[in-house]
Amino acid sequence: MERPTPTGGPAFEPERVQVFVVEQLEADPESGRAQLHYRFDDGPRFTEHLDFGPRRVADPALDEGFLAALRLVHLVAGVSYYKAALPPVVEVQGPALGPAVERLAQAVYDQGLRELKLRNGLPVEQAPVFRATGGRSPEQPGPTGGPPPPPPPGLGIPVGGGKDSALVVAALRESDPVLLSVNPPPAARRVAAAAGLPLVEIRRRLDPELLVLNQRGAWNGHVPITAVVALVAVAAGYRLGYATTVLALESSADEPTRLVAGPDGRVVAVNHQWSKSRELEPLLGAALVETLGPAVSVRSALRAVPELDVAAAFATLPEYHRAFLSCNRAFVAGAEDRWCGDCPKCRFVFLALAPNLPPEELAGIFGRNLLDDPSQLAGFAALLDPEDKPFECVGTRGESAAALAALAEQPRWAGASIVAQLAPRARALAEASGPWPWRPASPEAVLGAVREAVGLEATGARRGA
Ligand SMILES: CC(=O)N[C@H]1[C@@H](OP(=O)(O)OP(=O)(O)OC[C@H]2O[C@@H](n3ccc(=O)[nH]c3=O)[C@H](O)[C@@H]2O)O[C@H](CO)[C@@H](O)[C@@H]1O[C@H](C)C(=O)N[C@@H](C)C(=O)N[C@@H](CCC(=O)O)C(=O)O
Ligand SMILES: Nc1ncnc2c1ncn2[C@@H]1O[C@H](COP(=O)(O)OP(=O)(O)OP(=O)(O)O)[C@@H](O)[C@H]1O
Repeated sequence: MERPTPTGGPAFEPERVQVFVVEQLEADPESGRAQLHYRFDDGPRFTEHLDFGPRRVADPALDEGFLAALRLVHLVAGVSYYKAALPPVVEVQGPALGPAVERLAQAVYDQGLRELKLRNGLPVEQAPVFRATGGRSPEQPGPTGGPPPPPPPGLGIPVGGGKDSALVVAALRESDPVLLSVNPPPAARRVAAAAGLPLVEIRRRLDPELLVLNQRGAWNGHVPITAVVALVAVAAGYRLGYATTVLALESSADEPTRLVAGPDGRVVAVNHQWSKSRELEPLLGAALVETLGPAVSVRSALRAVPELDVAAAFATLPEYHRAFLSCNRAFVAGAEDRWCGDCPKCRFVFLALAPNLPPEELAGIFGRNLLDDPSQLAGFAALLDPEDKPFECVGTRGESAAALAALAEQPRWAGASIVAQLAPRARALAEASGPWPWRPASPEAVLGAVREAVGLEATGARRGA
């Protein structure tokens, strides 16, 4: 008997699917449009559309690299559709994958989906086997040898609209970076405008069939989206004229959201932010070298900077304060362009900025003082709790604790109800796991660290627009 579904259609039974097929890639370097085709062995088929817009660098010699980068996008972006059934085999129609590309794909399709598997009650470790249908890889050096010609040196900064990429933009704006955004939210446009730089808008459209399948019983949950965005930005570099993609990935992304027991008693980390973590970085780097050569890279500009230092530096850039928006609920299709004021991301960003700004100013940005709202106690407490840390892009538990403990020492914040209630617990946790006592790095040091991370001299970092 068929399972009923919310749409009334036939149920989709993920367990019946055995193979996910990464089919052909259609791409037109002239227009910048690409179609990424996929299917399950018994259907349905999916097509994801990408539109990079017009070229800024009209050099046909770069098309080869653009297409090679798009093949990586095709492979990694397939994770959105693969996740609907999580079958044991991924068949790639085309040449054998290089070893580094295969390692990247395996990690993305396994580690990148651990949150989804945990939250759906599935075994968290489950890497599919990748098999290619055959032929020589276009990326394997042929008789003429060598990787495709790289784009010109230069920096491309993907802008999500949050404080992290806004800080990176502020630190690097004098170096003439290209700012780009995938399906830009209004906040990304505002951040670019605050920096006085144009924003290149790249369009990505998921196959609507995926949403239908979700209604019919497909597995659904978080996907390693930053890995997809990073590779789209690498491909865009061949059209926009930069070889270095600069992401705003911070050290707190390395803290697992949960530690769970694996089948053999091992501890397995499940990290909502896995595709922003130091674990993915070398896998991505090696796959880029193997496919595109050593001149093309992705850098994590905030890796050496703790979230509280990111926030302290961002607090000194008022021209971005009415531009940025880090609330992920605002980025869901059809949502309002504002801080919802009641989600883990709003709470963490408010908390991280609070030691550096007066309550009235922060309440002006967020619409209200979240730390003086007793109904948010459980939400703030969860930021400190290893069993309850939200599956969201929030700082480490130690950072949340240090921020709360620091606020208790500031007369302007000490009386706020959440601070008063959580400060003793927070102080104990901060003292035990640090950073405590917390002393923010100077904004100049943070902006300098960003510049150094992308190979520029730290000195001369200019702040603001
Ligand atoms: C905006 C957001 O947070 N969306 C997450 C949410 O999805 P929801 O159903 O509420 O709305 P949509 O984002 O419109 O997604 C509709 C469906 O499409 C699937 N999907 C979306 C994008 C994609 O690239 N592939 C997809 O398959 C999605 O699963 C929905 O079924 O909940 C979803 C389930 O947990 C999340 O997958 C959605 O997250 C988006 C992929 C997203 O862009 N999220 C970023 C804001 C985000 O979480 N960034 C991370 C970065 C860490 C990382 O790279 O993993 C962060 O801020 O922590
Ligand atoms: N739609 C997008 N287009 C381009 N880049 C994006 C997009 N969404 C996220 N990114 C980039 O992916 C990386 C991780 O995103 P993340 O949400 O952590 O950062 P953010 O938006 O800069 O800041 P915050 O953490 O405050 O929201 C960042 O470098 C961000 O700029």
